[in-house]
Amino acid sequence: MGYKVVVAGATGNVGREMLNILDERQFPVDEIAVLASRRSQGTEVSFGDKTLKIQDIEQFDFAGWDMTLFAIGSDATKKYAPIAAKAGCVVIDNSSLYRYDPDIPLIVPEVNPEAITGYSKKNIIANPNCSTAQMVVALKPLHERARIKRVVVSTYQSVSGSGKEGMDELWDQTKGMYVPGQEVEPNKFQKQIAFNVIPQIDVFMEDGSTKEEWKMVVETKKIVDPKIKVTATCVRVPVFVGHAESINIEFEDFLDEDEARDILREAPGIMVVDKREPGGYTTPVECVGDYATFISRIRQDSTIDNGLNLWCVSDNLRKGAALNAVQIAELLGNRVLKKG
Ligand SMILES: NC(=O)C1=CN([C@@H]2O[C@H](COP(=O)(O)OP(=O)(O)OC[C@H]3O[C@@H](n4cnc5c(N)ncnc54)[C@H](OP(=O)(O)O)[C@@H]3O)[C@@H](O)[C@H]2O)C=CC1
Ligand SMILES: N[C@@H](CC(=O)OP(=O)(O)O)C(=O)O
Repeated sequence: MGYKVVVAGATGNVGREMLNILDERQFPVDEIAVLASRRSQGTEVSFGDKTLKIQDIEQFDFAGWDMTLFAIGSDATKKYAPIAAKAGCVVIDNSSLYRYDPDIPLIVPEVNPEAITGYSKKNIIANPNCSTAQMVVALKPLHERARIKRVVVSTYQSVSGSGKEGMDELWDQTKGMYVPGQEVEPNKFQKQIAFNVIPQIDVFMEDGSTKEEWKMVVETKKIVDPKIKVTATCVRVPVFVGHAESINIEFEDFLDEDEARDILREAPGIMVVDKREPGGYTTPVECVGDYATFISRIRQDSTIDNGLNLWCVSDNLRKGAALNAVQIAELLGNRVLKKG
């Protein structure tokens, strides 16, 4: 016996990846429904070798469905997630709407699977921000060994983090650079994204940081340890898929780079690629379609007593969103609903 599963936002980048990953990982699905807005009603999406027809979320009755994976943005989530949760269908939400609610668990299964028990307070589970997800997979095993005091992270985030429109803007602007008369003005992004980098993701906060940076700080505390201090600079780069991060970590105890490499090699969800030779590291284009968080360039930071630097790359649509959501669904199934 399997589950009755709903995917909301199934026409989007994340929703389509959710369907691919549910199929790839042979999640025990008895029945599946795919939802999006009314404008997509009747359009078709693939699920393994099947073709499914999109239903209008507005008209959908969530009663009798076990779980629903949401990737429709915060505004639509605010409207529909409470309806699903109230109907007894557990919501696994990709938006930032519920992440900071103390009564809603925020889960990265490799890091804090035990938090799953908190789902029943509201029947909702939150999936973290894409940049947070890959970073905490790397931080957790190192924290267990040497206690992290402070993290300085700079991100290099692909345009797929801002949905289909972001990918189209990079594509069209890039083409427009070569075809006279086809220049494309910034629309989704604040400035030109083709052949450029933009140090702003999401809106500005009062202290001068952006909301994306704030999310990395607050979410790391909720998922790993409230004592960890994080300072982040989040940057959009002209890459289609795959987020990269340069991470500097200060520990309470000394941690040798070789031991850190060994710890990371053994840690769940991580692939270490760290050869000190040209090309002996992972770049975003190489992580696309993969489940792993890739760690490279592990080295001592000799400017402080207990410091390490590393380079972290992962597919933001997978570990940063759809894969993590499916892993949460697996956790919910294995530890709570126990039907599969
Ligand atoms: N965990 C994370 O870090 C990440 C989270 N996300 C979350 O997932 C969401 C979707 O991202 P992504 O797939 O990249 O975005 P896309 O723009 O590619 O897709 C958006 C999806 O949301 C649907 N949608 C939009 N508005 C509504 C509505 N009012 N009612 C029903 N469905 C609606 C769209 O349906 P239609 O085609 O009908 O318009 C489409 O399926 C993001 O907004 C974000 O909240 C995304 C990336 C990473
Ligand atoms: N903000 C991320 C993607 C995203 O949707 O994040 P969030 O779920 O925190 O809004 C990016 O642009 O790369």
